[in-house]
Amino acid sequence: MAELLKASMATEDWKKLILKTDPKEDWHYLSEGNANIVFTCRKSNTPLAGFVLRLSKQRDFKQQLWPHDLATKWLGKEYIGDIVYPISIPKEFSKTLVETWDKSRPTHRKGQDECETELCEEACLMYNWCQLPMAANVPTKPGKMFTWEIKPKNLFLSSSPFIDDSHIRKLVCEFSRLQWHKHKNKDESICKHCPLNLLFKHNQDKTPKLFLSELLKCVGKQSYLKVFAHVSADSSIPLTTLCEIKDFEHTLENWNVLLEIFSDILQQHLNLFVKLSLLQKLDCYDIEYVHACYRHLHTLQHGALYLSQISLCSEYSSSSLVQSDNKQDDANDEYKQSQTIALEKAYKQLQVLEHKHLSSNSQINSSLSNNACHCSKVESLRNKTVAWNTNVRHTLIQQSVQSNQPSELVDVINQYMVSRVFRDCSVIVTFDSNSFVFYLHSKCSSNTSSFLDTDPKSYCIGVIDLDPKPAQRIKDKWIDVETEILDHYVIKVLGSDSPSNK
Ligand SMILES: O=P(O)(O)O[C@@H]1[C@@H](OP(=O)(O)O)[C@H](OP(=O)(O)O)[C@H](O)[C@H](OP(=O)(O)O)[C@H]1OP(=O)(O)O
Ligand SMILES: Nc1ncnc2c1ncn2[C@@H]1O[C@H](COP(=O)(O)OP(=O)(O)OP(=O)(O)O)[C@@H](O)[C@H]1O
Repeated sequence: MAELLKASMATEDWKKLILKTDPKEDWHYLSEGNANIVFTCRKSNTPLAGFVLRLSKQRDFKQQLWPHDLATKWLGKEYIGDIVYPISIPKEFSKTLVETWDKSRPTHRKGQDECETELCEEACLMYNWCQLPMAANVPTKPGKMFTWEIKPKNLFLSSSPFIDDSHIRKLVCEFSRLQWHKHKNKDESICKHCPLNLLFKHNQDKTPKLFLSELLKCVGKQSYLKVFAHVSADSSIPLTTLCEIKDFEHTLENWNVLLEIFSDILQQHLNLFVKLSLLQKLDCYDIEYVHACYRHLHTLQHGALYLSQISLCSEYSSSSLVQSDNKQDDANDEYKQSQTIALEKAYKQLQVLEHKHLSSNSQINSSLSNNACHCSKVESLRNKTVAWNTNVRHTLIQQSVQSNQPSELVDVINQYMVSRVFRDCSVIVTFDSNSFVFYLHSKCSSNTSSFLDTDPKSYCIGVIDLDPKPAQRIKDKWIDVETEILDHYVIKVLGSDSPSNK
């Protein structure tokens, strides 16, 4: 019944359904990041149970759905799920919701601002990956269900033609470099494992399990891995709520078995990670070149117009370039059209990348192994004087930027912006550990890996957090971070002089 209702419901009906609930009683705080707070509905027998309510902390935020659409087209709907947007939620409702759960919120996620509880009025409902597909609206058994979440950041090495092959950016993945940069003063939480290893299938040393056990050391300190247990909130009610576990090695019985299950599920879906890595590889030219394109567009006579075609850009969205209402509508149409074009172009580029990938090697894994990251062999790079000629690189970049048409520069920036979305997304898995007991017992004696294929009801896997980033971050954050990383990494980790002086 709930499923039927769902299919035919308009955004306004969803809103009515939300407003019929009691913000103090009917919702449960699930989790949050920098930009969004997420709640699940505690009521069963409502279509809301199939979704999470995601409230944006940016007050004037307008969700752009094209990264979501691109992901659906490229990865498949089964990994992305439905979204209902925009749903306008009265400020009072979301304020009560957030205040009710104030104690559950981590301090570092709360804003400094007194008015932080005033969230953006446009909220969205997203497919709830904390439930099994067949179990929507059916209470789950506490103690046996778990939701694990992993951020597969930076699954690629730079391939920019402007960077020498011996450059650190082509040898050591950005994940490792970023770790050293962000956690340089608190070494205990550095994760010394490379996410690229998630892409290897056959090499026993590089299974997801190894990657996960490294990530586990950072649980609670970093947000690359989250684990939630489905617990019973009240023994008289057959409903479960989710409880994030920070120290699960000590809290959970059989955590080793759970790790095994999660790692086996990831192993079954390595192709999802390969596809995500290609989305991330849309960063074909690296931040230095993208920053140069962005700066160059600013200097052009009609620069603002070109910049407004960056479909993830808020600084220059078309609406800010026109005055009258009619023109505003035209501009919005143009903006939407530029998003569609950007999506098509990104999709075509993905097909080219995939073809390159597959044609160079029939085996995706062997092609990746040629491209392996050197982060675990930092010792061998230490004290090697690598003559990266920064001046030559900058000259080449400037020449290329000036010889390209503005529309080509817009395409480069657009694709970079998409790659940033997928470099920051998360893969979320919910499983019923009961269903895996037989599988784990018999794993050693026979080849039962097909169990995961034949019984998909025992787990689900999806991709979340596909919000676009504002293009201003190119100049306000990413270029500076990269420069700092290079200097820090080279001096502190490799122990040689900063190559940026060479
Ligand atoms: O800068 P990074 O690579 O550390 O990524 C930020 C993430 O840090 P992480 O390293 O994953 O812990 C950061 O994640 P956390 O808040 O640390 O969980 C955000 O995802 C941030 O994006 P936004 O500001 O929410 O749009 C992310 O910022 P963007 O770089 O994607 O803009
Ligand atoms: N569709 C979903 N189903 C289940 N849980 C979800 C869903 N979307 C988000 N969550 C939970 O809420 C948390 C915060 O959501 P999300 O990552 O989208 O926030 P964010 O502010 O955009 O994060 P970041 O700081 O990484 O940008 C997630 O880490 C996840 O635990």
